Amino acid sequence: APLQGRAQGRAAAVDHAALGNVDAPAQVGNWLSYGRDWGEQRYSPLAQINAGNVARLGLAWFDDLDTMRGVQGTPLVVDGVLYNVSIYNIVTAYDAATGRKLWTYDPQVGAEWARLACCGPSARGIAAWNGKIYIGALDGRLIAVDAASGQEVWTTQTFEREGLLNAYSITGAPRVYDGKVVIGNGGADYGVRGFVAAYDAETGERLWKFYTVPGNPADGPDGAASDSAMQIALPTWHGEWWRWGGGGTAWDSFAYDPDLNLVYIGTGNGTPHMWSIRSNGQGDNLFLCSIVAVDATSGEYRWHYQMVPEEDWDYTCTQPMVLANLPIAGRTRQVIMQAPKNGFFYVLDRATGELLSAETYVSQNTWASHIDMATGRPVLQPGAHNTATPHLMSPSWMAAHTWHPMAYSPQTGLVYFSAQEQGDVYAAMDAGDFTFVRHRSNSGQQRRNDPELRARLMAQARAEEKGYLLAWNPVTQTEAWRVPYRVPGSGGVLATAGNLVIQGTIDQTLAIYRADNGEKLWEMDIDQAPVAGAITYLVDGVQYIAINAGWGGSPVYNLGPFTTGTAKLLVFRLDASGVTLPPPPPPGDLPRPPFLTATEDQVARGRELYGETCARCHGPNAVGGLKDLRWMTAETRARFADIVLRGLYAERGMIGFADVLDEDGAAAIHAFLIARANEDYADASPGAPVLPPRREQ
Ligand SMILES: O=C(O)c1cc(C(=O)O)c2c(n1)C(=O)C(=O)c1cc(C(=O)O)[nH]c1-2
Ligand SMILES: [Ca+2]
Repeated sequence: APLQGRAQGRAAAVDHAALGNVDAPAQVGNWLSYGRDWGEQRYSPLAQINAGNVARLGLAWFDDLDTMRGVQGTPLVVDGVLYNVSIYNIVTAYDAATGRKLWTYDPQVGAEWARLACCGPSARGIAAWNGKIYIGALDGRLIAVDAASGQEVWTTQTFEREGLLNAYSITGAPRVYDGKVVIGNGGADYGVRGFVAAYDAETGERLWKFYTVPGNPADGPDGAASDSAMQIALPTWHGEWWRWGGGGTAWDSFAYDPDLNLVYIGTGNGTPHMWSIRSNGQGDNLFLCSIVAVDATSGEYRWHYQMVPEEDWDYTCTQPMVLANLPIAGRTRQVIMQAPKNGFFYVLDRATGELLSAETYVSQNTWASHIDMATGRPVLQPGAHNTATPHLMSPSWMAAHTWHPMAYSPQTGLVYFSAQEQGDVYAAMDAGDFTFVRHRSNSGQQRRNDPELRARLMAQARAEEKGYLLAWNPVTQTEAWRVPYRVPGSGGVLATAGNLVIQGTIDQTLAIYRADNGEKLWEMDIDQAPVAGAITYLVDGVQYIAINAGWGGSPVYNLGPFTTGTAKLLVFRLDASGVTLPPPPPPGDLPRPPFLTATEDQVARGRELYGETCARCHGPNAVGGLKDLRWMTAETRARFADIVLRGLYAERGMIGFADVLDEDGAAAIHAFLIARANEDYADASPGAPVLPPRREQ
C-alpha cells in the first residue's frame, strides 16, 4: 500500500511541461519518453555510475517476462516507478528500486497478431503524460491507462482492420508532444498506405492525420492534413500503386522540436518492394524512405528530405532520429541525424531540411557511391536497381542499422549505434507474375531463378558479413571507434554522462564501454542477447540501469545453436549483490533429421514459400528464428500440416496459414526444412553420429 501511494502521488505530480527540458533538476533522474527526451538523444546526465566505478556494477533485481520472443521495449521511469512493456503490449508498473510489481495491464491483443504484424508481436515502447501511460497496441488500439492504478481511461482505434489494404499493425512507441499523442503504424511489407496521426492525450480524440504516400487520384483529396503535401508527392508516382497501398509506413521513429513546433516523421519502404512493379520503374515515390517535418499543431507539411528516391530494396528511413546542436562550418546548427537502412549517416538542418552532410558508414555500399551535395540525391551504383537477374545488395533489407536505439552524447560529441553489414540477393518478378495477397509479404521479389548464381552470391554475402558497435563523429562524418562483434545482431545503445556507452551484445552479454574511446569497462553474461536499448534512472539518490533482455525481431540468423533463457527485465546498480539469474536451459540433443525424399523442385518451391511465409519469425534460411524449425522432433513433424495449415498452436501465436498455403505448399516447406536440417546437422551437432545420406536413392 505505501508503494501504491507513492506511485500514485508521484506519477500524478510530474511536471510534464518540463519534458522538453528533461535536464531540469526534477527530471534528471527520470526517463520520461522513448528516447528520454523529445530530441531522442538517449543520453542521461546521470554520472553516479561512471567509467571509474562501473566495475562494481551488479544485478539489483530482475523480472522474468516468461517468453522466448524478442522483447524490444524501452521502459519509462517516472518518479520511482518503472513502466515496462513486453510482447503483445502487456504493461507492468514496478517499484523502480526494488522490482516489486504495482500493477499489470494486459490489453488482450489476440495471439493471431503474431502473424498479422510483419515482424512478430513486438512493442518498442510506451508514452507517459499527465498521470497517464499510453499504449499503441499491435491491433491498432491507442490506449490510455491511469499511471497510478493501471486502469483504462480511454481507447481509440487508430486504423481500419478490414479490407484488402488494411494489413496495419503497431510496433513503435507512441510519443506525447505537449498533450498530443503521435502514433504511426507498420505493414508496408504486406501492403498498406502509411499514415501518422495525433490524438488529444486527455480524450483520445483525433487531431490530425498525415498520409505519407498518395492514394488513388480518382478518389480526390483525403480531407487530411497531408492533402497539400500529396500534391507534391503525386507527380512522383506512376502506374497503379494504390492497388497495393504504396507503403511508406512510419513504424518506428519520431522526434519533436518544441521551439520549431515540428514533428519529424521517419517513413519506410514501398509496397511492393520492387519499384518496377509498384511504379513502373519511374519516379521518386515521395514520401517513401524520407524524413518529413510537419507542424505539430495542424499536422501540415513543412519540409521533407528523401534519403531513398526510387525505393526498390525494402530500405526504410524509420530508424531513430536524433536532434542536437552541432558546430558545423563555424556555426552552431540545429540538426536532425539518422543512420537508416541504406548505410549512410545523414545530418540535416532540422528547421529547413537542408542536407548538411551524408557519408556511408559501412565498408562497402552497393546502393550508392555517395550523396551528391548539390542535388541532395544519391549517386546510385551501376546495377543497383533490381532486374530479373539476381544480384547482391549490401546493405540489404536487413539493414546497415535498423530500429535499434541510437544514442548521442553531447559530452563526447559522438553518436553510437549498432551497425551491421549483411548483404542479400535481390531479383524482381515480372510485373505480370505479381499477385497481391492480404497479410502476406508482398515483396515482388523473385526467389527461384538462377539458383547457382544465387548460391554463389549468398555465400559471398555470408563471408563478408560484419556486426559492430559504431561510435561516429557527426561533425566530421568519420568513425571515432568501433567494437567488432562475432556476427551481426547486437542491440540498442545508451550513453551517459559517466563516460559510458551501454549495449546488449549478440554474445549474450550486457557490455559497457568508455564513451570517449570504446575501451570495454564491464561485461556480464546474461544468457540473452538484448535487442532493446537500456535506460538509466535515479531513485532516492541511487542510479540504476535497466534493460529488457530478449532476443528477436529484425532478422539475425547466424547465431548458431542459440539457447537462451526466457526474456527478462534486468536492473543493475553499483555494489548490488546476492541477486543471480537462473541458469540457462541445457542445450539438449538435436533431433536427427529424417531422410530427404522430396524432389529438388519441391525443395526449391518450399524454399520460396518459406521465404515469403515463414522467414519473418523462423529466420531466413531456417536459422536463428523464434523456433528453429530444422530441429523439429518426430512428433512435431507428424503434426506439421495441422500446425501450419490448421492452427494447432494458435494459442502460441502460430495461427493457421490455410488462406495462403495448401497441403502441397505445406509439404514443400517441410521438405525444404528437412533439406536444411540435413545440410546443417553435422556442424550444429558436433559429436553426433555420422550423417545419414542426404537423399534416399
Ligand atoms: O514496412 C513496415 O511497415 C515495417 C514494419 C516493421 C515493424 O513494424 O516492426 C519492420 C519493417 N517494416 C522492416 O522493414 C524491418 O526491417 C523491421 C525489423 C523489425 C523488428 O521488429 O526487428 N520490424 C521491422
Ligand atoms: Ca519494411
